[in-house]
Amino acid sequence: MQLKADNISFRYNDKSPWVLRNVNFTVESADRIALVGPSGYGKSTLSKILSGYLKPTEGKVLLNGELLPEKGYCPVQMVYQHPEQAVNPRWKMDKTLNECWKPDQNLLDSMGIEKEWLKRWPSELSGGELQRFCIARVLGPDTKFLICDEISTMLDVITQAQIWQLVLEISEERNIGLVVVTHNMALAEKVCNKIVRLPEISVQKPEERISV
Ligand SMILES: Nc1ncnc2c1ncn2[C@@H]1O[C@H](COP(=O)(O)OP(=O)(O)OP(=O)(O)O)[C@@H](O)[C@H]1O
Repeated sequence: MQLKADNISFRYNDKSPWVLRNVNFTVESADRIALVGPSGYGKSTLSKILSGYLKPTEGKVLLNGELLPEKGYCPVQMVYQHPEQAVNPRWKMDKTLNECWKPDQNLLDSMGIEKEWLKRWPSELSGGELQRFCIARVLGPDTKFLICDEISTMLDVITQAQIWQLVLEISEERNIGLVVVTHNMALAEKVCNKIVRLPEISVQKPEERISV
């Protein structure tokens, strides 16, 4: 499968500066692409556009040549940097986990999710435990691409290594294409087979970033 950012431009409103200008970028199922670039260049914004959370101001996101579905399960899923901000604090973990689809016990075991955690509130889990839920819940059978926006930045090195091993194993087994947003070049080189620098896929000139 192919996920394509087709000439995407984006601004948060018509008075704010362009965050992304004419971005062209293609991900194939076998790709594990690191998306790197200076702070503020729009990596998180592009991640949200690729996974359908934001609509591009201009251009389109195409999945095998078609627009992302407006309804139902989106085959492009995103995992955020801060898992505690990505879950409903009023839901216990079993409800969060099963909101869109029902992960089976095999997946929970391979993600290292303990049965007892399902009965807890998000505030009763560590960042690493919570991030395991956030990853498991986006691995529905229809997930074809996974956009990981700094998913391990807040975790200790052992948890980081465990989480990346799981993500890589599952994405390889299920032929899920990966986009990995990171500032960590060592991680990018270890986890990814291609590095894309955001300034190089956008035609925006530096002066356009600071003026309207
Ligand atoms: N909701 C928003 N409303 C208005 N502007 C925003 C919003 N979110 C982000 N921005 C602006 O868009 C620009 C790009 O932000 P974004 O978070 O996509 O960059 P980034 O490359 O991911 O940065 P970092 O590496 O620091 O996480 C920044 O100038 C930011 O201030």
